[in-house]
Amino acid sequence: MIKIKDVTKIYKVKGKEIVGVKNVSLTIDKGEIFGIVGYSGAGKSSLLRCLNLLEKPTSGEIRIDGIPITKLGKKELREERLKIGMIFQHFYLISAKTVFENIAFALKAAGKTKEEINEKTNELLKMVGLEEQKDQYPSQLSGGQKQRVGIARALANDPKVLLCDEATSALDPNTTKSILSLLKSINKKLGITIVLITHEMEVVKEICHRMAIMQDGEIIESGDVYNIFANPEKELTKTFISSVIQMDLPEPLLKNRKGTVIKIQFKGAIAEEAVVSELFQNYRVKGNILHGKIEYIQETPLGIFIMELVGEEAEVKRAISYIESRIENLEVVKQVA
Ligand SMILES: Nc1ncnc2c1ncn2[C@@H]1O[C@H](COP(=O)(O)OP(=O)(O)OP(=O)(O)O)[C@@H](O)[C@H]1O
Repeated sequence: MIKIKDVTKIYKVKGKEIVGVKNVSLTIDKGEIFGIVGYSGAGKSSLLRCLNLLEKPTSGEIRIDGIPITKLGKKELREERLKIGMIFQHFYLISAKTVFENIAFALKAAGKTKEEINEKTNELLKMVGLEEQKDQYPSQLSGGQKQRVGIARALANDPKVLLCDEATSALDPNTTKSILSLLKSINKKLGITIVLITHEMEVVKEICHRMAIMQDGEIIESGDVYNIFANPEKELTKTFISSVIQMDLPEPLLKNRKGTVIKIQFKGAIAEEAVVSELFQNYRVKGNILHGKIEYIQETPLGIFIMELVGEEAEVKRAISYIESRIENLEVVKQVA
């Protein structure tokens, strides 16, 4: 478990103070995939650098599995660092070494024997699907393959935590998917805790269990990914979500509507139930579906329907009460007088 308590990081540049991270408190559970999202300058990298022990917070404490990493001496810090793996947007492979040597290098640095290095490197090559490329050099690899080497190298010393710094930002959408699915399977297989920072909400939607949104060094919202997608509170969170899920109806479609326009959000299993067809069977209202979509946040459905109800006022009200009784998230987008 990673426990971040009241962490603040202030940089001093030419006598001026720049806030990187401001009073961040966060608990990341063992074995979960946690995403930290924010625009450039939000403080994601600063927080990650505090986690990987490259930066010391100005104040506050970080504990990994109970060990206060912010208080360790140089030697202990070196040992603790081996328990944290890291992958980067630009891979940082050694160009003069082969795929095998790039991975083996991390084991050599940790003082492993030749046999141990051979065995572990081959095991890692298999895990990331690069057995056939083991003798190739980084320049001969695609971006996705380079990141697979990066992942294998990060896992070489069996870390407890894997930190991912915009790990898929330099990759195309298909390659991104394959790297995310590799990270997901590694998390399942090894039970390793993964913390990733990204500006891409798609990444969080694909693989994270929980997430936090950062703005101006602070965490403005955090929680379960599904719940945040279903009920975002802050404007910035809504903006991030709208980059992957279209929740609202375009304004021109809302104009000139004669009926009552409602937006219904179905959560979980209910998304697949026939609430809408039951509505038309049981109430004397006509409905035009203006927009309908079911999104999957990992395996759980999140459905959004926007429709216009036309009928006698009292019957429309009864129909709306019925929907309210069946699902918790109903919004009347436009009520006609
Ligand atoms: N080494 C540094 N020295 C001075 N200021 C820094 C340093 N690193 C980060 N900052 C400042 O701290 C703030 C947070 O930056 P940070 O890089 O952590 O954000 P970020 O969300 O990771 O953005 P990006 O994705 O662009 O890296 C910014 O104002 C930045 O200029």
